[in-house]
Amino acid sequence: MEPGAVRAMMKETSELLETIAVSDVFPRLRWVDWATGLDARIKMTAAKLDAVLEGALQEHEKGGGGNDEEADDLLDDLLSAVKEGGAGLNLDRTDVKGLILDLFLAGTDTTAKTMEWTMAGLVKNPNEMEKVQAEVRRVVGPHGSVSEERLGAMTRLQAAMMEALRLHPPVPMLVPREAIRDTRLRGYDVPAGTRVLVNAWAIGRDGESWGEDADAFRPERWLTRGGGAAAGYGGNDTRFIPFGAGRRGCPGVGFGTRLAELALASMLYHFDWELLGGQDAGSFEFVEWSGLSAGLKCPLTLVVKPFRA
Ligand code: HEM
Repeated sequence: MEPGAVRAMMKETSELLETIAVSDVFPRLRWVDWATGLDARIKMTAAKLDAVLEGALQEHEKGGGGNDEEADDLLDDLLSAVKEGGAGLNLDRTDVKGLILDLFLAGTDTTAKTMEWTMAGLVKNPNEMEKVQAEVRRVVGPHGSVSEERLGAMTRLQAAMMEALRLHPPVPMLVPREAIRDTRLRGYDVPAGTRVLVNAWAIGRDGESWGEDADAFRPERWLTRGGGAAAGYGGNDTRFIPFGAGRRGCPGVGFGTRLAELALASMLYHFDWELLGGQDAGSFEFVEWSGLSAGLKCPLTLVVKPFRA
């Protein structure tokens, strides 16, 4: 699969997902989406998506997935599950396309934004950056390389990432829910069938839950006295739900957080980072931008210097 094709596919699909359809807000005005051409655009993008995914499937089926020398990848495994069944799976090619699309749409931008906001928080707070880098370099040792097994000991890094996710959850409004029965919540009546949006962004900045400095990037708040990160991502603490909660909570939480921690730890171990042109970190403002996943208005551009122990 051409990298350019995947990027174009992601861009078009993200743009569509960010578009507010009139029928989403006023279901009876379904015809407006047809009249404005939105329906046609959706159909066209779906056909393009299918063509890119079909191409990837065929390449792998022919054994030309570009990694003949390497071990099978996820797509190879899914395709053999289609062919051979097993493990109680009853997958067809359409299921495989859906799964791959899910991974791309739900897993790439969100993980990248998590890393970007963590780096932004650390660059803007050089003291925190120093502490996290000291920890990563101590855990890895002078001439090592970062590995997954060592991440558990990097509690300051975990705390910095949690703090970034508290302040800038990449999916700020989670996935919409629908009330399945008439409900009364904190004095509000929510009739059955109402679409309910949960604002994880606002919950993460609520002064009652997080104190007066709720808007400040302060990773310390996640560290217990023993030095470990105090809360998990499971959604049990309803003040912190960047991965949602309950049955429809993010199934990629373990994979996404490990991946982001691993990449961040490597970046922080091997390099030192600062703002362009010696800009003052304290007065530098990072502005949020809405989108399919909430990121920085201007991409984070940093100067990188190799670190030698
Ligand atoms: C740090 C990165 C990530 C963040 C912040 C994130 C966040 C979220 C959130 C907030 C939801 C909605 C949960 C809810 O409404 O309760 C969600 C759903 C989902 N996520 Fe993630 N996610 C991340 C990474 C991933 C990865 C790496 C994958 C796949 C490998 C993934 C796959 C999914 C899927 C498939 C859903 C839909 C689940 C459903 O509707 O049942 N996510 N994610």
